[in-house]
Amino acid sequence: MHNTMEDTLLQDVSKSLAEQKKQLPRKGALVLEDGTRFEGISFGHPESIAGEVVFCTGMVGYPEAMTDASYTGQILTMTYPIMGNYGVPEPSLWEDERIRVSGLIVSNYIDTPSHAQSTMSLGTWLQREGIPGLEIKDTRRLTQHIREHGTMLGKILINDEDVPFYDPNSENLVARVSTKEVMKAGSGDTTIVLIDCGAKRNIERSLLKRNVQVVTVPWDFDFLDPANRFDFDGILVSNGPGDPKYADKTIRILQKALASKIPTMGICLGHQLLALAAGGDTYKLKFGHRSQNQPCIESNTKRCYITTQNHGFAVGTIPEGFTAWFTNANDGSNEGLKHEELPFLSVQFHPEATPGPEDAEWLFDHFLKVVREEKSKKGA
Ligand SMILES: NC(=O)CC[C@H](N)C(=O)O
Repeated sequence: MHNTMEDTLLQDVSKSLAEQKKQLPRKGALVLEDGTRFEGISFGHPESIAGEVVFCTGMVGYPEAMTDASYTGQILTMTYPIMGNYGVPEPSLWEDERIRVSGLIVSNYIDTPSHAQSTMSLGTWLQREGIPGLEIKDTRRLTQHIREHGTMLGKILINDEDVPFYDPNSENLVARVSTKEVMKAGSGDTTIVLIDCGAKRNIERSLLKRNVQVVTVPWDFDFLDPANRFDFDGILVSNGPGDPKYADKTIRILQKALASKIPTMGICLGHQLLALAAGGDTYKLKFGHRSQNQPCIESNTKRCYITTQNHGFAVGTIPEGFTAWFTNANDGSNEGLKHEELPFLSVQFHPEATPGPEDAEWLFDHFLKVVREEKSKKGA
């Protein structure tokens, strides 16, 4: 059998119709658990998804934020009205090997990026990684709604295909995103164990450029057990997703570290875990802190640092023996802890930045100074 000219013509027409259909903007909607609905246009992967809807007021840094594993299970709303304009840089500049947000909500999506480092458009990236993206225009109304009623569950529906609501704070997300194996990187005069609860890459990069060997371990790897023990000088507990109370195994390992007086620093989730390990408590904030301009006041100098943040929980009860090191100048919530005598310290914000200001990067130097002092005391 051979194709007639008509067959070929018909095939061409239906092929071009299918192509056109693929390129047509797909209808989508964001539906919140209280029934509030925002109509939109899909520019990412065309599949419905559910999660916790949060907002970030950072003006830039969507590639870094989207690859931050602390956003696992969350639908991220970027409030800055233009997104996608500078495209997506190469993977070495991401904070993890893939996109970690469950979905992305923007006001105006720019599909024609312009930047020397751009390798693809934001929409292409979302499509390749299977993550939905929705342009809803009125991100301002959405943000005001969340600020007034608190963070809530929601779902991005593409072409009205329904999915059930999903609460990421109802499971142990740290176990899902943490490394599965022990990894060594760098070399230097000091060895730091990085407990990976979903660590942003710039934490390791920040250590490596300071003459440090980094041993990254899974969230539940008990490196203090004599059977697993190796030589190291200090512990850094990373950021990570979800309710800190699910990371019970990390809390137990930290309790042992505190009892052995090992120099320890916590960042974000790590700060919350250190507080829980030391007998403090955490609670859920109404709508969290997600931006690159959170003002934090240091308790001794009263200096205010402009910091990057991405968290929904906070330390409420300060553990015995610790003092509040930093306080949020906007709402007075705790932003850091310091033990009065022992080498334990932690911050709720991100000294590694990416995205955001590097004002707090000195905290890595401060921690390593503490670690090296303790090491020389031991050697003396
Ligand atoms: N960035 C983080 O480490 C976030 C910590 C925790 N999941 C919270 O939302 O508070």
